[in-house]
Amino acid sequence: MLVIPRAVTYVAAAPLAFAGTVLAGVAVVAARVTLLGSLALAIDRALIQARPFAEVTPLLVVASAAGLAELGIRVLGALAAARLSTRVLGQVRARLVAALVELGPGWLRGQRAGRVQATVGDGVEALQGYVSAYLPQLAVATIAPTVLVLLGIVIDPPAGLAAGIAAVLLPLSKPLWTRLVGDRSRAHWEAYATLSARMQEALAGMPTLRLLDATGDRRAEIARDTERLKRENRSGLAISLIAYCLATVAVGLGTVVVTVLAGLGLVSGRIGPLTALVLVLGVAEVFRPLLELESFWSAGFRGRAAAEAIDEILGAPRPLVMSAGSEVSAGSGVVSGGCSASLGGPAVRFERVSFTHPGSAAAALVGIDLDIAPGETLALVGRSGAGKSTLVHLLQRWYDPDQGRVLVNGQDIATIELTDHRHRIAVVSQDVHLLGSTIRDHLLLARPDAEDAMLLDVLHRARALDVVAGLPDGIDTPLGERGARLSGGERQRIAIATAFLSGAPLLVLDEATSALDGRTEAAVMGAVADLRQGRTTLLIAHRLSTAAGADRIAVLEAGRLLEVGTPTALARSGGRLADLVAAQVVFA
Ligand SMILES: Nc1ncnc2c1ncn2[C@@H]1O[C@H](COP(=O)(O)OP(=O)(O)OP(=O)(O)O)[C@@H](O)[C@H]1O
Repeated sequence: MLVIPRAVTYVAAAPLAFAGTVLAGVAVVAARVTLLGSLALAIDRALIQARPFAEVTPLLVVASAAGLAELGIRVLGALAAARLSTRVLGQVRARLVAALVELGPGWLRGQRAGRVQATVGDGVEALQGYVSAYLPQLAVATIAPTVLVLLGIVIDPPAGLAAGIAAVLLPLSKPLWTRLVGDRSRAHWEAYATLSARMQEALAGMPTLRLLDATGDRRAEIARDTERLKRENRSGLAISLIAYCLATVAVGLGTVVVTVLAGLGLVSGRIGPLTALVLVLGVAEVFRPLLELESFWSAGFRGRAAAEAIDEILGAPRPLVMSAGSEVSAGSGVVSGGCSASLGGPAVRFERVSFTHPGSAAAALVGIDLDIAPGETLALVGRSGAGKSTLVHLLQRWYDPDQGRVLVNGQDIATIELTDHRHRIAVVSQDVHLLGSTIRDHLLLARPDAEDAMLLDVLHRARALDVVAGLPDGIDTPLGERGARLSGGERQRIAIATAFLSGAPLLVLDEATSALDGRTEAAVMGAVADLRQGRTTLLIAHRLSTAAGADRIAVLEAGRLLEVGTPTALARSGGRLADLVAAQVVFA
């Protein structure tokens, strides 16, 4: 059986629809048994007992009504199944989104993005046939044959037992089969998800591939992945065919044995003609649900593998542990709800903070002790991999420190309600992704009730009015995937406008490493300088000029804090900062 434990929790999302689908399946069997039973009685009365036609007619009416009822029940069953899959898929999608939000960008960074997308997209779709066809039919194929075999045993024990043995032969052969099928369905999904991830990476990285002249290599890899998927498809098809053949042989043998036993019973006088007829006609109904289950095998095969991939995301250990005492912070400048930050911004303190990324051997941060005063701008500098991003990710609470605490206005951020905490941080990073299809959509994420005048005001303060003016429909111009229609400098200014609009008093600035043209550079720098006013700012600096404009600089190396001080003091001290500048490894 292609069942995994999590599948039970999926159908629990729509218990009534699941029960309705199963009930409809069982009712179809009942309708068919009624039809065949009435026909057997009609044949017995008309041909064997030679009763008048009037005595046969009601039985034919019952048989016809049962046939019509079967049609109606099938329609109702299909409606229940559609409802079941809509509810389950909707809920699984919602749970996946919630899980991905909880797992956070830190977890996503360690994953292959294309695989996660394949699971969230096609994986969820693959569940459709699994939950709405395979799982309900599995229940029907358990309930209906059991009841019919018991009835058969009551009617004629030898024939009933023979049908029962044939019906259980199939499931009995399953344990070994299930393992084989389980392995193959996993391998099939692996092949599919790898190909899907590779295709998405190739599309996303097309400019780099062309630049490196590596499109040929990537094509060869994709051809190899396609071949592997084809092999897995073939082996899945072979298993499916073998399963169907085995089922058909078991059913055929069972039918022959029951028919022979009914014939022998009739000849020996053990049973009458009516019982023999009922047995011969009814035996097909014992096996029909089992054969229908086999016909949903493919849906089960794909759905089981997808369910396992979904399970991996839903069951992944969460990087954050929400403490029972998590609370909404009071009086600490939580989202001001306007366009201006609370005066001065909050104080930030890293207290003996150590952190190692999950799965990483080396610590990213070791014993960091760092205070940032309200309204201060602190620049973080250090070689690539020194731990600058990790430090700001801990402030944003992508992760909790392994040791130590991060405090905002004296309050451990682990005890603050996560959404409140994140609402008071604005991030302007070098790879800004514009969400939503237009600039307006993106801005409104920060403040859904903002009116046009407010939007124009923040765009003005972000030196972004000329960006909007250059677009055919202004802030309502479609921007393409992640704002691809805008240049890097334009996207940064939109991000600055968003930060103004959010009113968040804590600012994380990840300075762009790529150079902008002179005018854009000046516009971005001016907008950033305005944005920093009245906010506490943590700045990942890549340029001497930027770091020099901060109130203080903190130098990180291999996860340790080497020195902190004003730019002038550090430059004069001839310490690590001076070394890094001299070696030109910090600043591009
Ligand atoms: N998601 C992750 N999983 C495992 N290790 C990680 C992860 N993110 C960062 N690291 C490791 O943690 C260390 C610090 O990385 P971090 O990104 O904080 O450095 P950085 O100073 O910001 O570097 P850069 O300037 O290149 O962005 C590095 O050794 C890095 O390899």
